[in-house]
Amino acid sequence: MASHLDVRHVLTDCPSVFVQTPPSLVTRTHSRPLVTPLLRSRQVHLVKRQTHTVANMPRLNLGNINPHVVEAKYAVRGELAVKSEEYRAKLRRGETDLPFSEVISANIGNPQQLDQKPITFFRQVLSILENPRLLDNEQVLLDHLGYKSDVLERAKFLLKNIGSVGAYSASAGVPAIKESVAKFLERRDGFPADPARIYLSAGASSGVNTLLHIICANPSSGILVPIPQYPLYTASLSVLNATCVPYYLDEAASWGTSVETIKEAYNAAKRNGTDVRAIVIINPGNPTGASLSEADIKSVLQFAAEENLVVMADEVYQTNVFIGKFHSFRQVLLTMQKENPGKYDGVELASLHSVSKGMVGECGHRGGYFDLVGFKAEVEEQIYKFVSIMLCSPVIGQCLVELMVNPPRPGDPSYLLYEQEYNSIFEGLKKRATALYEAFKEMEGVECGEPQGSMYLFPTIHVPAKAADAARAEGRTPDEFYCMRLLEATGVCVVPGSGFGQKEGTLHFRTTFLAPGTEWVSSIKKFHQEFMNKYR
Ligand SMILES: Cc1ncc(COP(=O)(O)O)c(C=O)c1O
Repeated sequence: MASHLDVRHVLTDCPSVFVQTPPSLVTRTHSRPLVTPLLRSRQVHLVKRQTHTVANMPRLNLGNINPHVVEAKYAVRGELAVKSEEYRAKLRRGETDLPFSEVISANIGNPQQLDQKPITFFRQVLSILENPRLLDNEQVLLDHLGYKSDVLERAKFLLKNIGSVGAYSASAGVPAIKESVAKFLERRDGFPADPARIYLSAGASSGVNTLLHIICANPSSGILVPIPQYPLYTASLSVLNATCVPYYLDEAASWGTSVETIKEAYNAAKRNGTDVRAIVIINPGNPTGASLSEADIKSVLQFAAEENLVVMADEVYQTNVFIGKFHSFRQVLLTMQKENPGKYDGVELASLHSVSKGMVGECGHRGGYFDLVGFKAEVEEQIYKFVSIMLCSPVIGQCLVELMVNPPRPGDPSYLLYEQEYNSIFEGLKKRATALYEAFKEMEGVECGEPQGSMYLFPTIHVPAKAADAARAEGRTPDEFYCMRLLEATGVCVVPGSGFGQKEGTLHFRTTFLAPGTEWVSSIKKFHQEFMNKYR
């Protein structure tokens, strides 16, 4: 007789078992008058089966997996992005009940998803690396497929050094590629670089992950992070259960970095017992696009030297600069060291770069590197061990790093096409950024600084009080509410400012300016006007 209760217990406690149970039996087990000896024996059988199923219930649930992963927030691929993918799937199935015919993923800097064309030289070399047999017919490549001789030479050079892209490389990357990166750093910064201090990574993300794993020792380890920021930093610190020490960028000063603000954040964290160990700088910024001046970089490095902080310079947007000039942290630090012998020798600097952004835009290939200055050998040994645990970064991505840092030069057979493609991507991005900026200028309650760089605009929005009330009723922040309505009405997916952090009382959203055409910009304008009218 107990079997009946057992079944109910099983059914109510374990929704997944409920789902698996045939509906006919579920009804009967809950319906006492219908219990017959035959049914009872089926119930006993069911209980046995269910008990067995309970024993084999998935071991993991939201309540018992790593809580730090559950806590981590990563808005650029959050609820809005998921919903936009559902809409995209609907449109692909030919469903016509949406008020738009295309989804525009303006939520993430994913250039080739938004029609940016890969640079021909890069892809021609990669094609040979993936299929070295193409070299059996060099003349066909040269005469009929438009490959130039430097493409073949570069592919041969890389093949000689990597063997096969299907093989693991050395843990920190192919030595010859690290040498190319070192030469690039020397050309860019005017100071020689040591290939042994360069680690090739699966995009900058895996470099950030490695460095934060090494730097953060326990929950009181603190990292200064700019706000607004690319949420890789806050999310990774959540996962590591370490402390994020936010410092705010100054919107009124074109999202400038103020060392005074950094000091205040640092001192407050120290007073609270946080062991602040490092500072992250995103230069040029995401989502702000702002580049730090040389003077600002100097003052950050000066502060880092005074307070013994590791500097993590995220420089993935170093070629996406429209206003100002990119100065690398490495170049500024090495100049300071040269001009002030001994004074800045203790500064530990990690600089990161990637094939994902700039005019390369090969984010799906997962290539990047970080370069270290001033780290102790014993710490580098642990970094090396950490990257070894993942074996190596994707070898084809490493090859793209080589191509990015060592592109065709003037006089090389592929140079003209390379230069033309590169410039046309740069100009296209600038043109679209400006068009979007002009549109924002005309929108009521929207304030936006001139596009400075990276791939984003981050306008402030002022929404009517009624919209804020409606957002509250939905359990959303007003910027989330605005972005959700925008997606539903236009198919344009942007990210609320809360996903990057913003000063209390301010609202923003971030959009990339990668999408081609201007129709989507007009649809944002139209939506905005209707939204304001509705909630005014
Ligand atoms: C500032 C910043 N850093 C790092 C990354 C990660 O880039 P990836 O891992 O593709 O190199 C991104 C990606 O958008 C970014 O914006």
